[in-house]
Amino acid sequence: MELALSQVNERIDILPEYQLHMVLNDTKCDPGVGMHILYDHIYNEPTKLMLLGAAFSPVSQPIADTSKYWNLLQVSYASTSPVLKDRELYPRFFRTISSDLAFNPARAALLKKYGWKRVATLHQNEPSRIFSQATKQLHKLLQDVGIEIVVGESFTENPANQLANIKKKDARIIIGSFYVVQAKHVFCEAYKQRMYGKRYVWIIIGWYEDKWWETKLNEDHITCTTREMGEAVEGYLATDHMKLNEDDATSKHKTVSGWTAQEYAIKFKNLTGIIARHESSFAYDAAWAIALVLNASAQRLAERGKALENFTYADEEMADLFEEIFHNTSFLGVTGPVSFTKYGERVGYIQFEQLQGGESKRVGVYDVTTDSIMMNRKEPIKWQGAGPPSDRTVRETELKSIATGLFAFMAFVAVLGMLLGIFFLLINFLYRERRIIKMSSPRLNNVIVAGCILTYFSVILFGLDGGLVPTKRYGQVCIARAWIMSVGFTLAFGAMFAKTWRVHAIFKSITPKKKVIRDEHLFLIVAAFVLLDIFLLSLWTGIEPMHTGYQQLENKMRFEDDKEIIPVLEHCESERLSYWLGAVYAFKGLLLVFGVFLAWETRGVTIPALNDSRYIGATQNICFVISISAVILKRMVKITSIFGSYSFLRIALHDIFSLSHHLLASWNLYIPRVAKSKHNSKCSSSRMSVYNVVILSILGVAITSIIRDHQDATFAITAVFTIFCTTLTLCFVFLPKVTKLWSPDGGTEASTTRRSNNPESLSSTDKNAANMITENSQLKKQLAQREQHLMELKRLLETLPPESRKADKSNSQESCAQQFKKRKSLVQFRQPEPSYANKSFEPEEEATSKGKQRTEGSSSSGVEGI
Ligand SMILES: NCCCC(=O)O
Repeated sequence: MELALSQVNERIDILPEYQLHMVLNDTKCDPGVGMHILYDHIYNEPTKLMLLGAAFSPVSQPIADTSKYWNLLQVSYASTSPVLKDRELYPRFFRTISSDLAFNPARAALLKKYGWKRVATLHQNEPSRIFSQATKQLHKLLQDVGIEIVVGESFTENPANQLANIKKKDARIIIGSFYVVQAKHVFCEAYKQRMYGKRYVWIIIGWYEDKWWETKLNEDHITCTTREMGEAVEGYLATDHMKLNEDDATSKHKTVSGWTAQEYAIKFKNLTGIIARHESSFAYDAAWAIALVLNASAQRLAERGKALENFTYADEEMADLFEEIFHNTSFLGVTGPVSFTKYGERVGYIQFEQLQGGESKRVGVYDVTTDSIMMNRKEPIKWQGAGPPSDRTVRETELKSIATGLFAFMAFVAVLGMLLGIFFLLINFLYRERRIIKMSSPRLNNVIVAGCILTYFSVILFGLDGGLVPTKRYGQVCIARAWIMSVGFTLAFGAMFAKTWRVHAIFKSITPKKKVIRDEHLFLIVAAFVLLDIFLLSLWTGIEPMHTGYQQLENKMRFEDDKEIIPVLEHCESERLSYWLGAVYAFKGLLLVFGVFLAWETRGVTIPALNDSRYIGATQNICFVISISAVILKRMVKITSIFGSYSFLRIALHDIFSLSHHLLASWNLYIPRVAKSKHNSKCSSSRMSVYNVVILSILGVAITSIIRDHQDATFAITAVFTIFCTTLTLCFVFLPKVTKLWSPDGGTEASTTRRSNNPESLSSTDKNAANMITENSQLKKQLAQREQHLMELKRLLETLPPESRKADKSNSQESCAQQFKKRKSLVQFRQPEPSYANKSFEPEEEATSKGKQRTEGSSSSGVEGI
């Protein structure tokens, strides 16, 4: 201002007869101080013609509101509050700086340029309403051009909650309007809430002083360090009034002072030592504006016979003249062309600045006449990411598929399993004439193998997910899985069930009148099960076929290149899936429950030709079920807290390991029994398989339903359980036979005795077993009669006098011994009964020990006492 006035006073064409003087005062940005200074001037000589200032809108507003009553014109060089354009309140207020409203079209143009459609606004609540007014108008403008205001927040002191809400609403472009102290609070909070960097764009006001973010931090109670503040503010964009017309074409032109803008900048730098990129340029232009208005007024007043020095605070006419001339004044200032609207507003340029490496760079200029932005090619905007960030979080889904290595390994093991099945089929075929095979219903065993091969194949289907098959084909894979797994299970388990049922039918629930259950009957049972399966699956596939479903794993979301990556799992989906699964599970479940029931019921069957394990296997399995159930329950509780964590995989693997350990323990206990038995079983092996299928099916379904989110773990557990269970079934049924076949007797003993007249060896065995039951029952009756007789004899003995009792004692004991001998010989006589197919059932000692076990363990056994 001093520079401008010194130039004016030197010029002979401007106010030639006057010297312009300025009385400087500091309002200290305090409205009270400002008002005090105003009254000081009014009530003290000399009479002032005009007011120049203030800078701070909260000071300018009350002064402008009061000075109008003393007919004083006021020209501010820095007050940008939109409120000051209210001509009712501030009729004699002018400014050489645009109001903050001028930023709004520029901001809208910037948003349009980068395609940002969602923004948030954050402004400081301030009594002078400087920011609320501008923000209100901005909202309206943005809505008119189709830009969504996601959230509009305001704050007074601490902006933490407002920033949290903006972050929660996923707004990434934030337009901020606040004074510099609050700006420090905002960016400190942005640092704490990580709302800066390449994912965010802050568009704030550019009229803060240089390095504002690192000065007076303690004084302003900022709890961030200079480094943190520097990190948070880096890259912000700002709108500002163009403070020096350096790049415009007119910048080469001489301004009203006779200097170009660049010459002014040099003079200013020489005079003050600082770069003229702040509001001093507007003050320079404001001083020139006042001089020009007074110069024009002096001429107009001369026409009316008046002079400037005639002005009094009561001279409304002269004040009106000043105002009129102000509206008509236009000149080229160092800030660009200067003119005033009917609201006393400066029509000026708006520039975009960006903080690059701690330096504010002018990156573009908004041209209000064309509503366009001219970017600065020399100093373009530098984005912290690959380009302008998105106005919202870009969500991308990532299809999670089973690890190729895991699938390849499981598929390899499944193929090995299928080969094992084929091997057992070959054994069944090649050794079909051997008794050990013939006695074991080989055709039903073939059905078991067929079921097992299908089940192995289903493991491969379970591994075919989005990584290996196109999404549109995934539904077909789902249907194939259901069919193959279901039918395979029914074939294998149905055949085992049927065989167990036959044992039960023979030994548990029939009268001594024996009936013959042939393999054909068992085939019918299996066929009925399979037909029921086909019926259910056909209904499902026909009415509501399975298709691809997707499960978004929100808890595993991660950020990558400014994008939110959400893992997605493909899964099989169907309308009313739970009902269909319920129907299938109910059917299989009933089959499993009955299978277990029959296996348990017949655990005491001790016909060597029919049995080889029972107790130990059954007991082990029950213990196993209980212990594993406990493990699962325990894990279920843990899983809820560790869900989503990779440690789960470790725990799942640990469970698989302990499960395998238990199963191997069971297996180790079965095998010696199987190997010890002289005669392979065709039923007990089925029972063991029944138990294991039940256990592993329940465990498999339970565990995999808990860990559905972990595609690798789910597949691994499904595959391991299926392969393990299927392999166990095959091994239980076939390994003992293979062992026997390749033993020295080759499983051929006594085979020839039954071969010619009864190819259905099981039926003849049934007959033998039935005969044994009848005979055993008769023997027990005889024993009971004799026991009763013995008791009667004892009672008689006790009624005799002591002498005769002593004499008779040896006779009595002899009689008991004789009776026992007779009874024993009767048993020994019965054992080598020629009607038995197998003449070498069990050594006497073993039979006796087994009889003891039976008495303790199962009194209901139909063959107890044999
Ligand atoms: N140019 C900074 C002052 C802003 C205002 O209070 O109007």
